[in-house]
Amino acid sequence: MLKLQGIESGYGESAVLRGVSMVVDPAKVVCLIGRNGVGKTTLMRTLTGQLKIRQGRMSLGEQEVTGWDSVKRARGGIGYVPQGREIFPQLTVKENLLLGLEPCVPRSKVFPEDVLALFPVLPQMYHRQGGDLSGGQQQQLAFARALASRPKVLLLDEPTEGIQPSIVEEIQDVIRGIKAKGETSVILVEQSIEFVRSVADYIYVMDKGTVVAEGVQDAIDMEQFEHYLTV
Ligand SMILES: Nc1ncnc2c1ncn2[C@@H]1O[C@H](COP(=O)(O)OP(=O)(O)OP(=O)(O)O)[C@@H](O)[C@H]1O
Repeated sequence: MLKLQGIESGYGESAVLRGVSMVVDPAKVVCLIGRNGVGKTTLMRTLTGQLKIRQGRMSLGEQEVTGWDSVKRARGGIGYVPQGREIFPQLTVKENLLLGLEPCVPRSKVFPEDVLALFPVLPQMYHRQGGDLSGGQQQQLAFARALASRPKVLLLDEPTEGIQPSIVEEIQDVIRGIKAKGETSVILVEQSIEFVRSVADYIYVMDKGTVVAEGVQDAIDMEQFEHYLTV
């Protein structure tokens, strides 16, 4: 279980997160929604350790990880697919995948077959350059790379951004597949209410750097949540 208590962080003088508290249970899909600029990506970067926690506490299972840097957090079980995916365009699909093994403890050089099985399209493309893949294929590559080290929590920042609607369903299936394996919780930042509706177990709504609403998803809740997304 990932637990955040009163997290504050930001950039230089500017405070962005103002006391975020959240719980993510094992093997659940938790969606984070809110208007542009409310701090969702900042929260992702704070969870990975790219940004320091200035106040508050973060724990993963029984382990307090508040002071851990990004390398330690990755080894400890935080996987990340950033907005824009950050595939290395000049490296092959296989090389991109193997980079995902970096955080493995103990070290491994073999990509796990059961993780690859979630992405049947990838083995056919091993020798193509990452930059030659479509947006949807790159997204699958980024997911697979982040899952290589079997993270306890996978952070996905707007995975459907710039993806054709026909491919969005494939991404939903992958998220369901991750959940079904039961090893990894997912925290998903997402703008599309439809997408959230299709995968979320639990929803947190952010506004102005803090959580303003939360709950299990059902039709009535979603109407309330949509209010926070309309400008
Ligand atoms: N590198 C940075 N340096 C300084 N301020 C930043 C930086 N990145 C983001 N911010 C500011 O932090 C605030 C929160 O931004 P953040 O990207 O976390 O929001 P968001 O909810 O993810 O929005 P979006 O949906 O547009 O990605 C904004 O006011 C933004 O201008």
